[in-house]
Amino acid sequence: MDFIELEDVRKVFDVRKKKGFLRRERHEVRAVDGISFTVPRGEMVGYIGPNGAGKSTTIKMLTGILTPSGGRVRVAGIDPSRERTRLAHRIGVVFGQRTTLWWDLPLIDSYKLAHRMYRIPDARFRANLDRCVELLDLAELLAVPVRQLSLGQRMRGDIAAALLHDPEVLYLDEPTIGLDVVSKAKVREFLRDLNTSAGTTILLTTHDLQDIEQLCKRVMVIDHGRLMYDGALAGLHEIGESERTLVVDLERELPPLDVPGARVRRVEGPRQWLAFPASASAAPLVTEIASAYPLVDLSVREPDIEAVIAKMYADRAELG
Ligand SMILES: Nc1ncnc2c1ncn2[C@@H]1O[C@H](COP(=O)(O)OP(=O)(O)OP(=O)(O)O)[C@@H](O)[C@H]1O
Repeated sequence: MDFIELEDVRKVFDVRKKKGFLRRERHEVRAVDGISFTVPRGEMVGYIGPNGAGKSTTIKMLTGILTPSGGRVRVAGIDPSRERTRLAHRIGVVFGQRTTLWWDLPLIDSYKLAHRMYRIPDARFRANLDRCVELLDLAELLAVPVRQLSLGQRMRGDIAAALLHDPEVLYLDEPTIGLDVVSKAKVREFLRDLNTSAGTTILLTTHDLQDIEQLCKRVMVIDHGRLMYDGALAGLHEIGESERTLVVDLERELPPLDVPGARVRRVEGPRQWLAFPASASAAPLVTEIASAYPLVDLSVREPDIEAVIAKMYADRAELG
């Protein structure tokens, strides 16, 4: 059985906008507009989309914070909005922009509260806390009030808090937002390990595509409340009509090379950049260049996933 199941899920918000002095106009916002997907146990999936696409609304329906306007949601066989408390024992949530930690208390106190709130058996709490403290580098921070922690430290503290009760699934909403390179790497490494060693199912929402590239084999792209893509990260390149680049170093400066199937995008001294479709093989181009030109060195650059997704959003915006 799939661990997470969504079938034609919708969430419509009724919004009142001020129009003139007294008048207010009602209108509907279709935050999630008929989304269906399943996630098997143990998978780590990226859930991405531009601002306002409906990502947080989906996660809130998966946790039971919001009730869907239509469709069917099941997490571990449970309907989240009907049995929110029962589900809470099986899920963990981290919202990058908000903290679940107690602001004025030392970090350890938030963990002690979670210990009691979730009724975690003592031995299990100890073992989980020790593991998080070690892997997330929290030893020096446990006695520090949360408000004194840096963003990266606080985020690591939040991730630990979400895991003390051994959730089977972890929802992460922007877990690396605002973090420096070292903290990002630490968080990613921890998540990768959590997914492979503990088998925790992870749904990861992020604007940082490196998170997705480094962590997720599968990615779902949502826009205007609809699922635009669900599949392998590599497949995004094909639908994005993206290009790979041959970086060619020649013995000397030459005019732009004439190579069938590729076009020169840039020339800088003896170096030229040739773009070709990501779906095509580089081999015939390399043979052609090596036989026709004084070649010194050559490398292939993969398409930039960021550019692919930006193009996807732009195409979608044009369609209306
Ligand atoms: N409580 C609410 N009341 C009214 N409209 C809402 C509410 N929550 C979300 N929306 C609207 O629903 C749409 C989807 O919002 P949501 O927060 O799910 O997007 P998101 O993909 O998480 O965006 P971001 O990347 O900016 O966090 C937006 O148009 C938003 O304004």
